[in-house]
Amino acid sequence: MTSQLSTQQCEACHVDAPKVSDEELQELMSQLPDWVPEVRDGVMMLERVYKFKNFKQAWAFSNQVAELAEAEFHHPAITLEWGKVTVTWWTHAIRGLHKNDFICAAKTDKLL
Ligand SMILES: C[C@H](O)[C@H](O)[C@H]1CNC2=NC(N)=NC(=O)C2=N1
Repeated sequence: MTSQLSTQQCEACHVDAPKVSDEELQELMSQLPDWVPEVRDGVMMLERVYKFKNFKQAWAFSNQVAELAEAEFHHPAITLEWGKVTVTWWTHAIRGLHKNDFICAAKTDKLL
């Protein structure tokens, strides 16, 4: 039984790091029911939209996500709007999804 995604640490990713396989993708997505895989310009990403009561709460959450990214040295796209934050994780170095992206998605959910 692999330990909870949110308790794992990201590893340094490099250009020849392995993308997750289709089987791993299915298994990992099952642990992240609120996230959806998106393909943009041929790059597979993980995305979730978080809703908030106002801009200030959305802004505070996006700051927490930024802190998480720095702590893991793995960085998402964060779109901040009134009452809404969209977080998108993928690994730039491999133009796709790495285990790190799933760990960070799970850690993002823990910020709530
Ligand atoms: C120079 C390079 O951007 C760094 O090694 C790190 C920083 N954060 C990163 N974040 C993400 N999502 N993917 C990367 O490949 C990545 N690389």
